[in-house]
Amino acid sequence: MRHHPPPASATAPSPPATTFATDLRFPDLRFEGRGLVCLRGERIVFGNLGFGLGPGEALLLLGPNGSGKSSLLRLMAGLLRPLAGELGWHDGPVRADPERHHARTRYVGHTDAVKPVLTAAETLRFWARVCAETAPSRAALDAAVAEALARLDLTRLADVPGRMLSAGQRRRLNLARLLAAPAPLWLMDEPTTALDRASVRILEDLLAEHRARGGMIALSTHQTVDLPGARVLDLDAFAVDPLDLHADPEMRAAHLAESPA
Ligand SMILES: Nc1ncnc2c1ncn2[C@@H]1O[C@H](COP(=O)(O)OP(=O)(O)OP(=O)(O)O)[C@@H](O)[C@H]1O
Repeated sequence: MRHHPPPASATAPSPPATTFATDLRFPDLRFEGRGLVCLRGERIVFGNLGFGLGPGEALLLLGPNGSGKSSLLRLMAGLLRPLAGELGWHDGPVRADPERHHARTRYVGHTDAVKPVLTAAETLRFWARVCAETAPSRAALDAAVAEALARLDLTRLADVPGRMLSAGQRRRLNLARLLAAPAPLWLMDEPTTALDRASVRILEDLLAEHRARGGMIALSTHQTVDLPGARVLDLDAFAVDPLDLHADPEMRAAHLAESPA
């Protein structure tokens, strides 16, 4: 298997500044993966997987339980390392600048990033401050938090601590984080979990607005989520037969190098 680093572009735009403006537009970015191989435990979950995402594009990750949707999202988020292959932006591989990658991505996983002792407003304030490239003013923070709470119908819960929120309310707060701390690439692992139907519609509106601003989305789901024009990536198509693994000397060598002695 051959691995190609994503091409660098001479006209690459600079990374987006984190901003609280509601008329935010993301610059033209491109994120892609090539020849990706994922090892979990001692099992190759998928191999030779590639994808590309440009401004306004969405990738719908489908496949049965255990096919590797969460693993791929964790690879994309930089929480797992691929056994082989490369993830990169138009202006260079992820591994060359992990900080730039983290500034451009927001990951919504199975566990909600909600601290039990912080109120809903404090949680959003925390994320907005942590993710901002330059210290925002108090007024800008207040405005961003208020707007994010309102969009996810959480205003009346602003002063309620995380430990007292229901599963669906916690999930909505986790999604509000994407508005309070904007970034171009949303990586979402079954984001509709615990959401009622009205909240799923709000989520779909947010996805559409993010794409209209030039944002990118990779989303896994077992439910129906309205993502018009999204490309489907069926993880089942990249399952690796152990016989193929041992027929590929490069993958076999990488596998053996990672396997416990
Ligand atoms: N922490 C881990 N250590 C070892 N193996 C793991 C770990 N997490 C997941 N796996 C394995 O990786 C494979 C892919 O799991 P993953 O969670 O990515 O699948 P999925 O498609 O997201 O599944 P689901 O639809 O059930 O959420 C499975 O075989 C699983 O057993």
